[in-house]
Amino acid sequence: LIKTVTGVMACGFLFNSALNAQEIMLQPRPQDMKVIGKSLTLPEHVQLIGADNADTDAVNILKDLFAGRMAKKGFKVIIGEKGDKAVKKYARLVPQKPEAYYLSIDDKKLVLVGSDERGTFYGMQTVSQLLKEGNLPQINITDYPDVRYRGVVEGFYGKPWSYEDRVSQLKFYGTNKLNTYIYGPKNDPFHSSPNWRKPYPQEEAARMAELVKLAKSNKVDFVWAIHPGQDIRWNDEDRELLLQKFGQMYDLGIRSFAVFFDDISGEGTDPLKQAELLNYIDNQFVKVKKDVTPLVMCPTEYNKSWANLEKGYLRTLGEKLNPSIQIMWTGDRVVADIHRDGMDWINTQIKRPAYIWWNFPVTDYVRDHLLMGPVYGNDTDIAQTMSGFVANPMEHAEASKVAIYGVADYTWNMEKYDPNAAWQGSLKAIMPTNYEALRVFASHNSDLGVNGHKYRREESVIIKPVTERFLTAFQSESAYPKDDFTTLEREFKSIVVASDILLRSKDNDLLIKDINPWIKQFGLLGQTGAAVMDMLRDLETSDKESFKLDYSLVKELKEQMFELDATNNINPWQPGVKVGSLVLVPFVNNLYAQATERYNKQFGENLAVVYDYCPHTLLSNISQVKSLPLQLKEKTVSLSPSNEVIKADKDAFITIQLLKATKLRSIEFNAGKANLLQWGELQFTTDGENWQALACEQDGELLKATMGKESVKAVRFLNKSGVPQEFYLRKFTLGL
Ligand SMILES: OCC1=N[C@H]2[C@@H](O1)O[C@H](CO)[C@@H](O)[C@@H]2O
Repeated sequence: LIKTVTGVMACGFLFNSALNAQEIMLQPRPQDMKVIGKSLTLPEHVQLIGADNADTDAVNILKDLFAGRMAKKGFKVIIGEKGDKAVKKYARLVPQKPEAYYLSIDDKKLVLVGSDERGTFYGMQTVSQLLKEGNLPQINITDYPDVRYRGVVEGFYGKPWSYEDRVSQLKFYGTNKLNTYIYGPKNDPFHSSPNWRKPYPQEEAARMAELVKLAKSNKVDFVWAIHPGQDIRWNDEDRELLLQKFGQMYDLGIRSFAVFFDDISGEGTDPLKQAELLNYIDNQFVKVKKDVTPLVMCPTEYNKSWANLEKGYLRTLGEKLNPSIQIMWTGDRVVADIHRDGMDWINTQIKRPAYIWWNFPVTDYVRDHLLMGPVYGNDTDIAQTMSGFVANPMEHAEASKVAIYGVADYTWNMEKYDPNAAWQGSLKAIMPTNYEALRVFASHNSDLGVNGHKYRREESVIIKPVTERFLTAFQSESAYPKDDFTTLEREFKSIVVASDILLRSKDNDLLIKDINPWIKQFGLLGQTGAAVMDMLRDLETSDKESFKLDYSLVKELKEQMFELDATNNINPWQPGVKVGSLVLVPFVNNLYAQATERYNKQFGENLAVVYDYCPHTLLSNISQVKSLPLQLKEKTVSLSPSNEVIKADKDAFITIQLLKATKLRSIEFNAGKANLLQWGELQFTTDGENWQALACEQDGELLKATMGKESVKAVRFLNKSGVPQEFYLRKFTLGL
């Protein structure tokens, strides 16, 4: 932001006192910026030079910025790409890199030279930000991106983004200098098996063509991805069908293509066949069309924890794939931050710089959570080790902009990336008026809870030490620090206020509509916390009646939260609406329980203490499964399903063990395979020792056990085949 300070009239310009460079916050942060004088008011008359040869999209922005000020004579605005006559004498100042630009503003002229059209466009985005405060700083900027391909891969499971979502996203990428959008929503039937072979219906094709045009005017490569691996046959027919589909997408305006082989099993995983197909596409389509960008592929072994070096899958791709083909990589695990050693390892395997597919802020494996915290954890000295870096976002498009904004800053100027500055900037960009309320909300909605990938984020960072200190003091019966009490009470009240402001905000209707249940849940959490603090105050003053009142209020609020969680965001994976799950919810629950126990002891009463945790246990010897959370609902306990292919060795098992033996209403298991009972078995035990097979009926891929009258202590699924098996974890639910 440009801070305007008191101005001084001089020589026709209003001069502001000189700004220093760090007061000018630009997104993304430029490589090199120098303030060379006092800020200027906007000139009355602007004389455009070079506009007819310069990048059209950049000139259009320029004309908007200086609307009504165009004149034959006046403040000179000289614009163009290296090689244009108008900017000839400045061309040597532009870095010899793609998408670079040189921008200079003094009291006589503004000069903007791009190393290419995108460079000019990006320089104009910078001018647009500089003008935000209504005046022109005198400044020299030399700028270029660190990472070649930067942006987003819409590659998640779940509800694909809407047309409106994508329109808003593509404009956001233009503003934030992101140049890549990879279209690959897992649940689009024409992207994945089996209908990847079919053309889009007319209406959808037309919408896609509109998005491609919008992408182009925002300097974004719209990369259309195909996901054929689950059912592709390695024959000429399927190969031609795939090329035909690419041809149809080309006719819609697509000039960038990707082939994803992730999350598949069977024949499609053969690296030699994959390489042959990709080289064929490269030679017969990409190289022939001439205006198509390098082909991108996502390997089946897309992270280091899945790499099978003996089989040599990655080495085969590295050796066989044409050098221009980009190979995507999610890091050391499916969901992981990107580090130097991991980059060196994969680049050696694939004999080229990996193209990072960063699985953040995607939540298709923790769908009850929102990830709105800062982008952090990736090394900042690895720009040269990667050809691209795209983020896989949440199905919540607007909410994902917090992270996407951070990725834009990180990939443009990696060395100087500051996670917190980017995070604050993103909140202001997304909600300019009510950004403070959004900051409160986002600061407590950034961790994903227990999950199968064991990936965690910080959350409630400022208040966390206060909650720990306070709880320790309270438990040790010593008087808790009064200022901590005040800090906590204020935090809960600010949460209630933030929730109310967000629910009524007009800053960003798409966002508020999309995350509405989480905002409401957040408000209830704030009220609950404030009421628990009141319970403590009642204990202090031995005010029995008030305590009972506040206790009932907390009980009522917790029931409202439970009900909101049970009736919103229903889905077969991670249903519900979780907020503040890392620090605030456990803190409020603990404090509520401790205060109630203290009250019962003090007054000889026995008010019920309700705990919200799940008392049952998951046991498994499958690494991809053992960290999955159990989900406790009103009448069921379920294992959180996962999207990936589960690799189960012989004697692999998955067990749900109940707190105590219980008569069960139902047992359901779905592994996405119809032939499940040929190699696996559902069993139960009443004593935790002796297992018996469960009689099951099979409905497609779903197993339903016929229930006996015994009380069950645990239920397990076992691989009895004596050989490794591959399956999906679609459902494992016990009806209590
Ligand atoms: O190719 C990389 C990859 N494919 C899968 C996998 O990562 O996990 C992501 C997070 O669950 C999921 O969204 C994505 O579709």
